[in-house]
Amino acid sequence: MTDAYDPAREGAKMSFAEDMSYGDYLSLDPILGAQNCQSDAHDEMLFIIQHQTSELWMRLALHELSTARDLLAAGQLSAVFKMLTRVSRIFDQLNNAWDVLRTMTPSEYTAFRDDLGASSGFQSHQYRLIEFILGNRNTAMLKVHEHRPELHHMLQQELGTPSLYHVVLRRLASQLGLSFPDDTFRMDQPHAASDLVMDAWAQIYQAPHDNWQFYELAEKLVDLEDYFRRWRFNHVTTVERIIGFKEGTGGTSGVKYLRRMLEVELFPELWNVRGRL
Ligand code: HEM
Ligand SMILES: N[C@@H](CC(=O)c1ccccc1NC=O)C(=O)O
Repeated sequence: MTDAYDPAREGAKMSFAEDMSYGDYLSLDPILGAQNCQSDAHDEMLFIIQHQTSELWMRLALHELSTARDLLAAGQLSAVFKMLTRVSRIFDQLNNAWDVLRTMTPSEYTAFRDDLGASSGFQSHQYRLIEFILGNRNTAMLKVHEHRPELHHMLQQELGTPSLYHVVLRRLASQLGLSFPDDTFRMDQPHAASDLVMDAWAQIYQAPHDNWQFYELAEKLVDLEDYFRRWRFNHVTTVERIIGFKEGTGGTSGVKYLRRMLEVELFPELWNVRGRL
């Protein structure tokens, strides 16, 4: 008689022939069967899993951002704060994940880089959707998705919807009894900094207690952009460390292109207003 622990004796359910198990619920078979390495290189598994997990976190970020936008339009700010905080935490998670990928050296990456063909993160439709929902909109980015009509359609639909920041600005204007001109809300290009919008944020920051929820909302957005910028910075630094200034597999200039993307400002007035306070 062994005294090894027997979970069945304590009532743990041990048979799942008829019931939904852990793996069933989480669809682990398709997920854990989807690491389709193109080479025999040891590090390709790391590369694939790093991207797949990033895409899963991006999926959650999109889920939170689109609900946050709906709730914002309905004026439910407290729930929006929770969701925006969660998205910042997701970016923090993605930022920390670079430490795992950074263990791959140029020699190890070179062993399978050619097998990636022309594929590149540049073609991540979820990353593009996050950018679009936050307001960094560029119609030129749609073309690489033409071969996948359902993804192309999703991106196009997003471009036809006001961005999260647009919805924030609509509420801000109504809170302060202002009206921003129509060209503040261009849906098919990046949001351009506006003095009127900066004046409105200045009002909020100069007297936080008068409109505390908008003050809190502004800081949640700054937080989110701060984490997003760190993601871009970690990406470009990792890329330089691994491929230097080589052209990207996606056909861009690589690090040069990614450095240019560091200049993107999602909520420019929220950064500009700081110099006015
Ligand atoms: C060895 C690691 C990596 C290298 C060498 C690398 C390299 C590059 C390069 C050169 C580009 C520019 C586009 C091109 O011409 O290919 C790019 C874009 C991109 N990469 Fe990576 N990358 C790496 C890891 C990652 C990871 C882990 C993610 C996470 C999902 C990612 C997501 C993206 C995205 C979203 C873009 C588009 C950025 C934009 O358009 O602003 N990359 N990457
Ligand atoms: N653009 C990268 C390749 C790359 O990183 C990549 C390739 C396929 C799927 C995701 C990727 N990640 C980010 O771009 C390169 O030029 O080496």
